[in-house]
Amino acid sequence: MQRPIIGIPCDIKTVGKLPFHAVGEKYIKAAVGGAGGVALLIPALGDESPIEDILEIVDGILLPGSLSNVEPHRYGGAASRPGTLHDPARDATTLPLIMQLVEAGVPLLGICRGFQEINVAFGGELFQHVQEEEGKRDHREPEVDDVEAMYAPAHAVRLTEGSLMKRWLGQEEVMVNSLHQQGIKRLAGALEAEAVADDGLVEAYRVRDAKNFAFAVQWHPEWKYESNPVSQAIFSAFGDACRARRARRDR
Ligand SMILES: N[C@@H](CCC(=O)NCCCC(=O)O)C(=O)O
Repeated sequence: MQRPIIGIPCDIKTVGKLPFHAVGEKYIKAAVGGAGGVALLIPALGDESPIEDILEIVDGILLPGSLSNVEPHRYGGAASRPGTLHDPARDATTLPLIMQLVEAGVPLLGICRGFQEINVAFGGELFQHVQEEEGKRDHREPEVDDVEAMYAPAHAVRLTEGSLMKRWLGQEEVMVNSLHQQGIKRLAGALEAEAVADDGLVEAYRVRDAKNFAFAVQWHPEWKYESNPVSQAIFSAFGDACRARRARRDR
């Protein structure tokens, strides 16, 4: 059987004076090495994105993290503070894509910004600065130059009863890294929490009653996925779902 095709939506990055469509290398490597797929980068064309054609081609979609924030008007939030990085082309590409791919039963894995996007696509709301909310910890990365320290395990998350993660791992809690300041303010009704931080912030969820694998995490399992059993469980479950779809398409 041929490897499943895993679509990864791009960010818009300015290089020199021109826009480029880009995805961080660690997401591509995890889609290939962790999930066993062929990575296909999906440009952020917004309204011009051929969603139905994309869904015909792919066996799964990985929504990667990004420094940019989902624009608050997408979830009824107050305007962002001056200087906040946005990527309206990515929002306009991923938010409609998410609803259609879940409806079509295409496997979905969301990471960090991708996790936040799925919640917004399903009608949930985000905090813009989690660390300023009463009782919440600071979920941002440490201010250091060393990337190893930035992506190092930062706090525990408790796995919920009946969660996929508890079934995969047989554990009550796991340690995760933490590099975000947006976060789940209100989890959309169609989503079921899988893991929760000690301050109550939802850190992983699945789409309840989804036709296929539809799961997302606030942390970065793609970072050194090959040496992290939690990451391996996530990418292996996602890869299995993508392979099953590939096998059905090949029949
Ligand atoms: N901007 C959002 C999302 C954070 C996020 O996805 N960070 C990724 C950082 C770069 C990377 O590792 O790809 C927020 O701040 O919550």
